[in-house]
Amino acid sequence: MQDVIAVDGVSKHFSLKHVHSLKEMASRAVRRKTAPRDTFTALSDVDLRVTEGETVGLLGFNGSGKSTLLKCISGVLTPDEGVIGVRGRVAGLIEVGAGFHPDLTGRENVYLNGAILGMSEARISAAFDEIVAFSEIEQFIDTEVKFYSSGMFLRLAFSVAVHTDPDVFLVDEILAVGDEPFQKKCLTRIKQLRSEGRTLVIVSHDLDMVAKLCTRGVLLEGGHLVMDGDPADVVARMRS
Ligand SMILES: Nc1ncnc2c1ncn2[C@@H]1O[C@H](COP(=O)(O)OP(=O)(O)OP(=O)(O)O)[C@@H](O)[C@H]1O
Repeated sequence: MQDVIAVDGVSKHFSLKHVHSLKEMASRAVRRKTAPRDTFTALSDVDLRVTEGETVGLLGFNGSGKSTLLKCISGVLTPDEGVIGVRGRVAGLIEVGAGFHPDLTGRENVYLNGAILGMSEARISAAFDEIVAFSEIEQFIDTEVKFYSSGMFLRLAFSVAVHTDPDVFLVDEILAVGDEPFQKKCLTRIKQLRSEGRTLVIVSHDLDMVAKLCTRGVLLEGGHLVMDGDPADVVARMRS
């Protein structure tokens, strides 16, 4: 089996902004000094290899760097140090509403989002009815998505993403905004992708779900990868 995701020595830093008073800003301007900026390291020298067909659960407490790592793998963020290689078609469900234009209708956004994820217009048209049926928002498909609830966004985004036939599927916590029946439907679809041998990386705080669904658990703490192994062991460490 070959590696489909290779993360080598990846670090990501963010600069933290501070609000300053007008007096401070004026004084700095007179002294021709720029405001000091703190940098924060969200990911620190992370190495991770994911093999074709693995279902990896990315775990960690709030702020440990899970979403940042997923965004780096999907290409939404660029690492400051290190390199990332991904083989095959990648579909990511990372932020609700990302890749959607608020002023366009659901229908138009299916085409926009499908194109962003690499589908041709003909393929989107062929899959359109199935995409809408899976999302169960037929009634609102010609409504501008700025009027959608976060659950409706998720429904359409998940549906488009799974219909792109991805080799690598990245899913962040966003499933949490779906109602229970839709979450179950998404999980069934995720299991189907897994049984087809697709590679999955899932970020979730639902530890029981991760322990059941994933073949491997990876734990981040303060931007460091601190454990990589059996998901049940990683979950046990988080709970200890
Ligand atoms: N654009 C940004 N600018 C500044 N700091 C950021 C930015 N994006 C993320 N961070 C910081 O990086 C750290 C890691 O964030 P990240 O979203 O990756 O954590 P997470 O493990 O996914 O957390 P959660 O479980 O709460 O979703 C956090 O402290 C966050 O505030």
